[in-house]
Amino acid sequence: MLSAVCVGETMAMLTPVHAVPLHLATELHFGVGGAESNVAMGLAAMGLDTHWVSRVGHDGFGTRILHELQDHGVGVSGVEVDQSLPTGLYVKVPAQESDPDGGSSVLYYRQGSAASAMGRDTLSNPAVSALLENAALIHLSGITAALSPECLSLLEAILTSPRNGRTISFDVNWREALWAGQDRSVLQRLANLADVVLVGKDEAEHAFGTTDEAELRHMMPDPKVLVIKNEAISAISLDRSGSREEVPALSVAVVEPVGAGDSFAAGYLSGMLFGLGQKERLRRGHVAAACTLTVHGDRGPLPDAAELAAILDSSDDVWAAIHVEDGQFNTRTGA
Ligand SMILES: Nc1ncnc2c1ncn2[C@@H]1O[C@H](COP(=O)(O)OP(=O)(O)O)[C@@H](O)[C@H]1O
Ligand SMILES: O=C(O)C(=O)C[C@H](O)[C@H](O)COP(=O)(O)O
Repeated sequence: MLSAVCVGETMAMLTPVHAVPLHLATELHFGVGGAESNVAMGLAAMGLDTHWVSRVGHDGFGTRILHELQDHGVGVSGVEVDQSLPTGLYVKVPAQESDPDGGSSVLYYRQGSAASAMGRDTLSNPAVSALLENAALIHLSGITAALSPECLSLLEAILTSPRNGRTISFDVNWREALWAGQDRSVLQRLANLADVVLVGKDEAEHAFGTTDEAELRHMMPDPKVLVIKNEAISAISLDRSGSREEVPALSVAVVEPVGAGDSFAAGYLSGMLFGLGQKERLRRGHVAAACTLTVHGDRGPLPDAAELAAILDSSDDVWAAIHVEDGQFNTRTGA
């Protein structure tokens, strides 16, 4: 079976149970959060043999993360348990009435974490090198580049390795808080070493200074495919051969946006591994993202196989009439 390997940090995630200022919170929900492991769980849910390469601390947070990944069918033989450094942690602070933008924010406690100490030496772990060698897809993200110089050199080593039939995907995953005072131009260099690049329009503005499709392609000429996501509007794939595909996003009653980008990546990349065309890949991305948008938390369950196939095979008119609410895909009347 085709296998996928996702590489990156996953943290313990604490979220105040009630939307109050953090210092007034009395209960915190304990979950798990990490972009690349979200993609790994998404790919496993699509039926692919999937593995996660990372490092966690020898602590309860690390154990919880390993269990979560295993429970979702993701292999963890490529995860090292660091005996001295801790598992990274982050706190999701909900939107406050006092915040004029109404947005939620994130506090990271990941500097000096076990995963941020990953580097080129991670590749000399025989379990890791075997996984990467046998992978049809290796998925990376720009988050790793910002974690430490060692993590950046790990990305560079993977991205410059001979492909031998493998595809390397790179989600830009802009994280403002991680890039303060750092040279963001490395993201363009890394993206140009990848085969498939995914970026949101909002992220592109921060990472590359433009949201213009042609300018972005000009800045990233090397990847075979550049996928540009435009939230509720559409997602576009630009092939190096010059072909362009645009698929409108689904109508979704959004509960919480976190994790939608990772789910989109899992949907798109699963379609690629199944040998589907660009339109089908983009549709899979939208469907997986919609499932996550309608739940709290980083991932929502997919429809069963028969319903998924019907949604993916629907005509453009039916696709345009689909509305997703509470994880249910309904076709609005009139289509
Ligand atoms: N409001 C929305 N309505 C419908 N789909 C959405 C909406 N927001 C996001 N999506 C879906 O989620 C995908 C990823 O969105 P994006 O904003 O790029 O995520 P992230 O910022 O988490 O990376 C989009 O391509 C689309 O499929
Ligand atoms: O911020 C980080 O470093 C994380 O990895 C934690 C988050 O759970 C995912 O990144 C969600 O990602 P989106 O799909 O882009 O919403």
